[in-house]
Amino acid sequence: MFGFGRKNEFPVEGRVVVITGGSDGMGRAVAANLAGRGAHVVVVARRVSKLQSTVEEMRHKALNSMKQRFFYISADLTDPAECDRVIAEVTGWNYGSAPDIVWCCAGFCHPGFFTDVPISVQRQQMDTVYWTAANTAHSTLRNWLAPVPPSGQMKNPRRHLIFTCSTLAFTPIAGYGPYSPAKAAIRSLSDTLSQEIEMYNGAYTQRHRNSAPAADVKIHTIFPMGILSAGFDNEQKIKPELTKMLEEADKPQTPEEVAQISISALERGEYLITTMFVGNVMKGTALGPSPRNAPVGDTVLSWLSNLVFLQVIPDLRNKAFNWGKTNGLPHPECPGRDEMECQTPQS
Ligand SMILES: NC(=O)C1=CN([C@@H]2O[C@H](COP(=O)(O)OP(=O)(O)OC[C@H]3O[C@@H](n4cnc5c(N)ncnc54)[C@H](OP(=O)(O)O)[C@@H]3O)[C@@H](O)[C@H]2O)C=CC1
Ligand SMILES: CCCCCCCCCCCCCCCC(=O)[C@@H](N)CO
Repeated sequence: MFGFGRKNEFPVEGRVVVITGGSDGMGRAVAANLAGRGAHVVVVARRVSKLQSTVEEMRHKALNSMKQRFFYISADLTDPAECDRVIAEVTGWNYGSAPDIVWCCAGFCHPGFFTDVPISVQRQQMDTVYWTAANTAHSTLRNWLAPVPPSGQMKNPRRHLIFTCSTLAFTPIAGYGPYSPAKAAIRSLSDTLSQEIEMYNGAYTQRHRNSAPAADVKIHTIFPMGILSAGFDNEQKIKPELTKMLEEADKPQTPEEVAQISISALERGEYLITTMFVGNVMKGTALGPSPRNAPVGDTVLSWLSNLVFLQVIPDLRNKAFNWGKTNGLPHPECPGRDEMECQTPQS
């Protein structure tokens, strides 16, 4: 699964995993997959009915239903106090121990052209996409990185914090202005944390001598392409036709495929994780200063991707230009008005 003779860098059996947005789409598929690998799983989202049906599904798919425990917490993670409550409740449920793995999947996309979408909705996108992830990371890391004196240290395996981003953090597509910036911000946070965490991991090696965190921590970020989820169905209803055309190269994957591919990459110990070939090319052109999974492979990928994108970026811009030339403005009856005020159907 993770390569012949190689160590599994992401063992989950018997470990406690928290999945935000775990009641639907990719998060739910991750929950079911990890239940099948023997993890104890807590799913977090707002709607209770979906959380309850996810817990039922995990019970059915559990590797060892006698031993494994499942739990849900209803919370709106745009509120940082709610994230603190989630980590505290999970710790209580787990007999006083913090979770081992926290995977941020919460979020949804509201597509539309920048000037068409009310600025309040764009702020909401930042709240649901960026802040649910940043709040969860903040509560989790404050707990994980709290100093424990040498006498209080116990043997804890490595912990993992996982963000779910989008390949739109690597490549701009017209019509994703309310959403892509929030995902790009998650990527930037992930890169920053992947460096900052090294200080704590360094201190952890001296835990027999000085106060140190209770475990070594690793950060990862997943960059899916389209995912065939309820959230995707909703965004398709309001997505501009131009956006649909520009993302034609994307063949959306099922949540189960995305979960399986992501978990296999975590088992190989990867940091920035893509789920298919086109996504990998998009990553290659935007690798910048992010840590590499494989120095040689990623460098060659970035050279080839940069050649491919010499053609792709002008092509995307030309398509947008020609769309306007052929079809005119999306809302010619009320230019400059937002979609809430102007319900004119698009041509
Ligand atoms: N679908 C796609 O094409 C792509 C999606 N992604 C990203 O992957 C992740 C999963 O997407 P997808 O599978 O479509 O998800 P879905 O839209 O199917 O599910 C979203 C989940 O997030 C929860 N959620 C939303 N807002 C909040 C909140 N404020 N607090 C707590 N939970 C919340 C929802 O539950 P509830 O509403 O009950 O709170 C639900 O469990 C997201 O981060 C998304 O941005 C990335 C690339 C492509
Ligand atoms: C060979 C290389 C060619 C590269 C061409 C570039 C094609 C762009 C495809 C854009 C795909 C966007 C996927 C993410 C969607 C997403 O995050 C939203 N659906 C959110 O829900």
